[in-house]
Amino acid sequence: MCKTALHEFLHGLPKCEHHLHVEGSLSPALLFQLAKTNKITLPVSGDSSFASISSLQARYERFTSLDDFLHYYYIGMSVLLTAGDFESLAYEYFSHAHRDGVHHAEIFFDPQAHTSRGIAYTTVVAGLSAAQRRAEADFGLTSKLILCFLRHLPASEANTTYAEASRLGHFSDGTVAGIGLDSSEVDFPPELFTEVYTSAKDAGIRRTAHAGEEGDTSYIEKALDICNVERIDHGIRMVEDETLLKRVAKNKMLVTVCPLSNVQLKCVTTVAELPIRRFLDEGIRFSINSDDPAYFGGYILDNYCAVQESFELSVAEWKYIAAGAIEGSWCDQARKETLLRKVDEYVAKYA
Ligand SMILES: Nc1ncnc2[nH]cnc12
Ligand SMILES: [Zn+2]
Repeated sequence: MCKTALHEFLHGLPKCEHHLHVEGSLSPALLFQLAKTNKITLPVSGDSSFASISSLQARYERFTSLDDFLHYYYIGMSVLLTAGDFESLAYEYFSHAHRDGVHHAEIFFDPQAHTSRGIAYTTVVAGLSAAQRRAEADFGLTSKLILCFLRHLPASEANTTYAEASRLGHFSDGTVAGIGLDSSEVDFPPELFTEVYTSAKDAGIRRTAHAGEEGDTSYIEKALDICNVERIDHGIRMVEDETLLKRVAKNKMLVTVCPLSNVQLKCVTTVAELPIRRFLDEGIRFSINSDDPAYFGGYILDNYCAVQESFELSVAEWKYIAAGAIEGSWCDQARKETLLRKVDEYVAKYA
């Protein structure tokens, strides 16, 4: 198949996205619009990046590390105030994901980044849930929310956020599907959050964590051994430890890879450096995701195409990736079977 035909194939291939920070889908256009509506003054002194949409976009092309990006990410989300703002944000993401061929999305949100600014947890969740309902009604796109704890903040604050979501019944009624761990990785290892992860495990709540993005393999090991995660976000550094790689493959644990993010944040120099071929050879189950698409120059389809350009995968290998992404999702079995059937029918047309 020629390059154009393969991109067309990737466009129509039924996709699941599992690694998407909804706050990272805040486009510069929506950021400036909400800043104006909500009368938020963006910090222009000392950093002219916020002077205009184009200067901000230009700055996004020069991130030097995860922390350099996070600086802009946290300022950006300060324009989100009302449930309507969160709904607009998430609906804009779902619309783009639908256009890219996403059928099921499991999206991260960072409640502490909002409650610390005086925005109620319930405001955030009300807006995101409304967008989820609209996306399912309008596009048939199903979705889940994953509540992330910010690892640069004290673990006691993660416990407080977890307690609020639990008290509201958000884990038991399905409003929130699971927990995650994000923000600055190095110096904030997963074991700092043992207490909240143990409570979640005891309560039967799904668990994932960012590990092995900038941090070494010990972050992945600790996430597995101490936090009992069922999924690993990024995890690209697991190839540095053969035993770990085999363990993740054997347990059919989903690894959520984010190619363009890893390049933009200088975790790798090029997409070709990512362990995609190694993951396929070892039988690792993984999905391909956009992480923070408004900041990293591409949504999910751009990430699929970037992988294709570097690795020239076959239709059979893409079918393996699409099926693995469905099997590693946290939706119910009936939904998984529907999606697996869609992949089978779609790929059959290209056989
Ligand atoms: N790539 C990433 N790593 C850690 N925390 C994040 N928050 C948003 N994007 C992130
Ligand atoms: Zn991430």
